[in-house]
Amino acid sequence: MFVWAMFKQYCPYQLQNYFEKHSKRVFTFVYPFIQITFNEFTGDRFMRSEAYSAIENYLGSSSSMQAKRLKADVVKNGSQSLVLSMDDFEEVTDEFQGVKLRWASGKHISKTPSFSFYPATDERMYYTLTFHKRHRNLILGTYLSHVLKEGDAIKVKNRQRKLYTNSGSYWRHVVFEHPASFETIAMEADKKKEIMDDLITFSQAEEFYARIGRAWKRGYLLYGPPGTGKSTMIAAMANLLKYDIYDLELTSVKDNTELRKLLIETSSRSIIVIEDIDCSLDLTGQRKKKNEEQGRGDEKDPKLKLPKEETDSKQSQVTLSGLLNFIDGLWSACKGERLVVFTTNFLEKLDPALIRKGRMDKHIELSYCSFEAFKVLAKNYLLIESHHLYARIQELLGETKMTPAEVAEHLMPKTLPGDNKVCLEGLIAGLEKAKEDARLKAEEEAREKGSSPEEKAKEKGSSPEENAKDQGKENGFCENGNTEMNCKEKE
Ligand SMILES: Nc1ncnc2c1ncn2[C@@H]1O[C@H](COP(=O)(O)OP(=O)(O)OP(=O)(O)O)[C@@H](O)[C@H]1O
Ligand SMILES: [Mg+2]
Repeated sequence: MFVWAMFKQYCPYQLQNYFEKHSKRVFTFVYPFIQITFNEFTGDRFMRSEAYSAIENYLGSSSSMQAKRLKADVVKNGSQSLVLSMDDFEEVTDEFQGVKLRWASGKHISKTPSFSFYPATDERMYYTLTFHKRHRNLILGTYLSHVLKEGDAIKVKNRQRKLYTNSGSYWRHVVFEHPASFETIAMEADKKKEIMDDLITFSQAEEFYARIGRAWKRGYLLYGPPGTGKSTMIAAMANLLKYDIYDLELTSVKDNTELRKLLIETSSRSIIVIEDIDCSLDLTGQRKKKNEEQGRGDEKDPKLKLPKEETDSKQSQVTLSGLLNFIDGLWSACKGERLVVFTTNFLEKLDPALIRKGRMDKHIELSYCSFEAFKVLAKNYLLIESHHLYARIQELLGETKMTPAEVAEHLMPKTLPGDNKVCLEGLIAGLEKAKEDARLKAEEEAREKGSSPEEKAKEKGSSPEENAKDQGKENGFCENGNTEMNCKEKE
């Protein structure tokens, strides 16, 4: 030490530098290990390094087994769970393909604290990875990408998912804890399976999309009458894939610039939802108000929507072409996967440019309740698979239209514990009333056209009931309550 101090005092500056540089080289030459540092923050002080968080997640389980000092945090993901990571200046070992490695945690503490929005965070954490230099290729190649991938997967599993809504050009979020799942959605089993397979295939197709040079995104258009489960299906999609939801309220977006900002801020592994697209945009980009147009109140989930005044008070200039441009081009530059889901009650009102294949990759019709869908609801609500009243319900569902939301309402127990028979009889009464209403409506329409169903029946030599069925077909519904399109597909 004394010699080095004397040397520093009397030796010229250039010579000191020369010695320092060469002594480091000699040390590196003799020292057989390689060390890599992963800082918590890189460059921008406010952006946490993705690599650092992936490593933190990856080391979670080995930390809890090996480290003597741990840090604990609680993550809410459906239920609360405890996440452990190693404390500062702890060390754990890892093994990969027979090679031993050492991970250590540390922190730099700034001695001259500068101005910060986060006064208590003048510490910068880091991890260092140490391994023998003969394993350089294995570690830098395979091992590190394995760590990042595993870490990301653990993050997805543990993370608290969010439901974002936009207030003008800003997203705000609440924790997303919707209980919907594909299991509880009332729908034909093969159709349900097809949708689930499509979603899972998409979520695993990163390499495929990279190979064909397309952005990793997929568009879904959900259409059908109110109360057929479009919003419920979006929640089930998010739960299946463990994605966040961005519920984009176009009516509160000022112009295309704001829209661009909002879309660019969405994170990967997310579903961007634009509900009632027919009411949000028309061809010229001018706004139509759904309530004015249809003369009905807002039936949407109030949690997902902005207050009415807030949306009404703003004039938006978002255009269809702007929306399409962003959906097509914008995310090509962004990492990660995104689903875009549009919903509408009126497919025929949409601009063909919006729904052409390639833009909306999959069109899903959610329709009136079929007998198969009813059985799913009965299983969910009443915990039964069969009942002697099922035969009558099947018959009525074939003759009249009722949405799954209405059927579910009848199956809701009126007292606790509920009485299944009472619920099913209530549903039968509801279906009979719906059938009668439809018959009266058909009669009235026929009268307006000039001849009554009885007269028509006489002309045809058939009964008024058969005529009512014909009326159903004219309205686009087959005998089993499915839409014409579905029936044709089945044929
Ligand atoms: N297919 C379905 N399976 C299970 N439940 C359903 C289904 N359709 C509707 N429901 C029930 O009805 C309620 C309303 O459904 P939902 O909000 O998903 O309908 P929607 O199609 O989005 O209607 P809208 O067009 O008015 O937005 C839900 O809370 C759900 O409980
Ligand atoms: Mg909805």
